Amino acid sequence: MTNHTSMLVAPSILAPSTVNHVNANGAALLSTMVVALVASLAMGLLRRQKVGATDGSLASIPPYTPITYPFLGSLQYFFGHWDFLKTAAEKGSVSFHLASHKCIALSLETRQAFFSDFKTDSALGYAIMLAGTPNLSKDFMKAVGIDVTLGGRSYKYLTALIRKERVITNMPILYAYAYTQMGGLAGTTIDPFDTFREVIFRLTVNTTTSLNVAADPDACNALLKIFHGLDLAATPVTVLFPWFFGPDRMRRFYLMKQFYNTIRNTINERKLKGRNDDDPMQFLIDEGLSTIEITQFAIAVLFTGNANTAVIAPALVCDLATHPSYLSQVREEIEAFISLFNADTSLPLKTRIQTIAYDEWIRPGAFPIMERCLKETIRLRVGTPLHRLNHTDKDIQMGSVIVPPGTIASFHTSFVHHNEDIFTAPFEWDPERFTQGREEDKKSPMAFVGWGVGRHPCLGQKFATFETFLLTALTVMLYDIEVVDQHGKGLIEMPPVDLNNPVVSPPPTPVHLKLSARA
Ligand code: HEM
Repeated sequence: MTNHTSMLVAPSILAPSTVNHVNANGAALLSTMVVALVASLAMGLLRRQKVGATDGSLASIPPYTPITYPFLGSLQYFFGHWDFLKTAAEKGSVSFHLASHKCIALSLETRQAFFSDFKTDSALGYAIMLAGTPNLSKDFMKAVGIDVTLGGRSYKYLTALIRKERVITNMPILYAYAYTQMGGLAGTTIDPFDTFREVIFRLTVNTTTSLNVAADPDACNALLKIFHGLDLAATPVTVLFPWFFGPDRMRRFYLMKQFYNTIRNTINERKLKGRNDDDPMQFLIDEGLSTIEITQFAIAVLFTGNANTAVIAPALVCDLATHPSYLSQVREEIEAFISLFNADTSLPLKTRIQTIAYDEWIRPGAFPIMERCLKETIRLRVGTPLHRLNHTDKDIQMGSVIVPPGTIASFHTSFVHHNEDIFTAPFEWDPERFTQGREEDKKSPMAFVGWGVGRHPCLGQKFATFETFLLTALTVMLYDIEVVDQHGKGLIEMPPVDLNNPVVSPPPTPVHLKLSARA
């Protein structure tokens, strides 16, 4: 699926690179700053610079960034998330705006307060910054069909659906889907970011949405296409002007309706044919959710459940393929693991793995080497902004920063993950950095935030780990693998990671995997 950045239109008049803009001098910059200052005053962003915090310290609304355009605000954000947030918040947190959205770019020092905060809303922060969901009022959101109260309840349902006891009962189906996709590929060259996305999506649909939809590959691919369309229609315009019912928003409405129709038809079919108690959809129906609520839940969960895993799992395989010594160590580790359950190597892999229980895959220490390889792939590749919305009517304090009502606070994970004061050679893939003696992630608090920390840890970590280890095992045990470019030319290293995307994204240049039968 395309990442958001690839579909951004970058009008050259409005969007010089951030660096150029920061270095610009003279009248243009001065006038920009003056107008921005006036605009920000008008928006009330600078309404109180210093307020007394409950702990006696002085907390304040951060100063307004000079990296901005009149009225529209810091459009530079859209053309390079890290370039903008890093430059803007390098010396301390700053305020900025994106049309009517009030925002704060948080600096490295504010991260503990950001991750520990429980008063702001993360789901709404993402909804606004990624998809252009209106942040006007709760009533308005309800009017356009977004029930803000489902946010909190969704986590309860998701947690129930991916709990161990439930997933265990589904293992034969999950194995079958994974094997159907990954088997029989010897002699082919695949785009792993497409192939893995399809299978991960199917596993997620099966586990969180509906067994019937997952059983039908065409229905699954149709839903995946809707997500792709939603992704393409989430443009800076939909973020900046959520009230503008332009072509992109119309398209998003149309796609949501299509998604809704699929869910409604599945529910109606079920009513005709009788109930299926083991199904996630039946679980949601029994919990009293309406068709529209199930649709909202499914869209949110399929997005969250797929977005990161569908990039991280194939990236791990590519990172292993470009580091042959790790690839062979991980192969040995997987072989030893499988042999614990079925040591007969003459049997097909499919048969050998199918008795392995879910919790064995996620048992801490089951794959010491693969675990640190995964952690390193996540550290290197999760370089994106995280968001929180103050959806209350009171100021919220994050350390020395005051986040006023209606303001979105964003922290970019690269402040820690790609910080050379914390991680040696941060752009190199080096799983040894986590081993005893080095333990670079323990050098400073909240240095590794790849699974979330504090108040918002990832709810899907175990399920995502299972999916990633299963697909990695199938790929590296069935095939000899080589990373190649789109022309089939071997690559000895992965393209540099692009930190300017709004979400975790595939590499900026195409990467393929050449698969041959293992000797
Ligand atoms: C390799 C795959 C994954 C990675 C790297 C990952 C990473 C993260 C991170 C960094 C956060 C914290 C975000 C923040 O602080 O704003 C998070 C939160 C979350 N993740 Fe994951 N995630 C992955 C897979 C999944 C899956 C498969 C699911 C669900 C099936 C899931 C569900 C969630 C949810 C619901 C939250 C929000 C928790 C909250 O706000 O309290 N994630 N994840």
